[in-house]
Parts: sequence; structure tokens; C-alpha cells
Amino acid sequence: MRDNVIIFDHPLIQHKISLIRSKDCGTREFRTVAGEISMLMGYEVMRDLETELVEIETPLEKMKGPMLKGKKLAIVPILRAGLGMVDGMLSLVPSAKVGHVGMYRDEETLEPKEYYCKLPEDISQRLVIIVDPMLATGGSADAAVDFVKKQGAEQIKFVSILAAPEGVERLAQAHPDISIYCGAVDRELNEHGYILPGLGDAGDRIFGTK
Ligand SMILES: O=P(O)(O)OC[C@H]1O[C@H](OP(=O)(O)OP(=O)(O)O)[C@H](O)[C@@H]1O
Ligand SMILES: O=c1cc[nH]c(=O)[nH]1
Ligand SMILES: [Mg+2]
Repeated sequence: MRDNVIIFDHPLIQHKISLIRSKDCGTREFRTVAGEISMLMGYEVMRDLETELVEIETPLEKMKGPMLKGKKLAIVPILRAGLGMVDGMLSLVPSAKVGHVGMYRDEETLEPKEYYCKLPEDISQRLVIIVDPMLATGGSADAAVDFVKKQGAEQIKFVSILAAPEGVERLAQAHPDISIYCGAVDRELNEHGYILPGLGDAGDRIFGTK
């Protein structure tokens, strides 16, 4: 695996991914657990945020304590399924800004089609965390990273719950400067571009549309 690819090995994340893979996991549970996974992933992804010592006064005396400094954050879900990861991330950093990139895969060609984009104006000064539960062929993620880079983003992390080897390779090759986080890298893609064994269509499972 490449240096810029990180697989979450935390047992809580692994356990919860197994819960949502099951075909018996209904919409409500899927949404809740996907949110919990995202929060746990966010905790790991934000591990290298910089802190600075700031003077504070406890009820007993003055001290210097570490507080977050430097780059502000932008969480950028790839619509639709990425929306299911936003609240979990925001529960850790409630003041982060949220951008949206609308992308769907053409079912025949599997090529991503962009249909909506709105990012914070000062995106170049933010650490951008792009979230999408599924990294399959990598087309959507590649296009989303290209887009935020064109808008000026310089520091980018991509976070997914499940990935296929092809998608990880495509994204890592196209964007060696970003960090790629996955909960698991599955076996392969089927002929329709679905991850095997996977969890099915993440958007449909989060929103109950099928
Ligand atoms: O790596 P890729 O081959 O591009 O596939 C991954 C994309 O497919 C899914 O979105 P989908 O097109 O189903 O849209 P949706 O979120 O609206 O369901 C998923 O959420 C990713 O965005
Ligand atoms: O397995 C897959 C592949 C792409 N998108 C999904 O939602 N699931
Ligand atoms: Mg979908």
C-alpha cells in the first residue's frame, strides 16, 4: 500500500463497518452507525491538527494549555452519500465550514457527472476533508479532488468507509499529495462497478431510496 493511504485499524471502526455491511441493517441503523463510524474516523483524521499553548486560568492558578491553532477546516461531502458522514465529523469540530460537491456515476460508463458545487470562499486557507463512504472506481473522488484543487484548496484529505483496490490506486496515483483514509479495502469491483463484498449502494442505504 502507498504511503499516503491509511487504513483505519481501530476495532470499534471495524466492528461498526461489519454492522452496516449486513443486508439486515435497516435505514435507521445504517444512518446512525455510519454517523458513528464517521465520528471515529474524524478523530483519527484530525490527529495531526496543530495546537499552540495558550494562557488559561484554572480556579487555582494560571497555566499554559494546548488549543487548536492554524488551519481552519472544511468538511466537503460528495453528494449524496457523503452527507451521511458530515454530522459525525461536525460533532468533533462544530465550527467547521461545510462545502458540497454533487456527483453521480453514469450507470453505463461509470464516469462521474458533476451537478452541484458550493465551497467556502476561503477554501485555500482550510484543511479540506472530503468525505464519501464509497471509493469504487475512484472516478468520483478523483474528480472531486480535482475540483477542490481548482478552487484553490492546498491541503486535502479524503475519507471513505469502504474502498476497492482499483479506486485507492487511481486516487493515490492521480493525487499523491493528499492523504487517503479507508475503513477497509475490499476484494474487487463487479461488472457494474460495485464493491465486493461491500455494502451495496451507500446512498440508497443511507436515504432508504431502494
Ligand atoms: O468511485 P466511483 O466509481 O466513482 O463510485 C463511488 C461513488 O458512487 C456513489 O455515489 P452514486 O453515484 O451512487 O451517487 P449517490 O451518492 O447519489 O447515490 C458513492 O457515494 C461515490 O460517490
Ligand atoms: O459499491 C458501491 C460502489 C459505488 N457506490 C456505492 O454506493 N456502492
Ligand atoms: Mg448511490
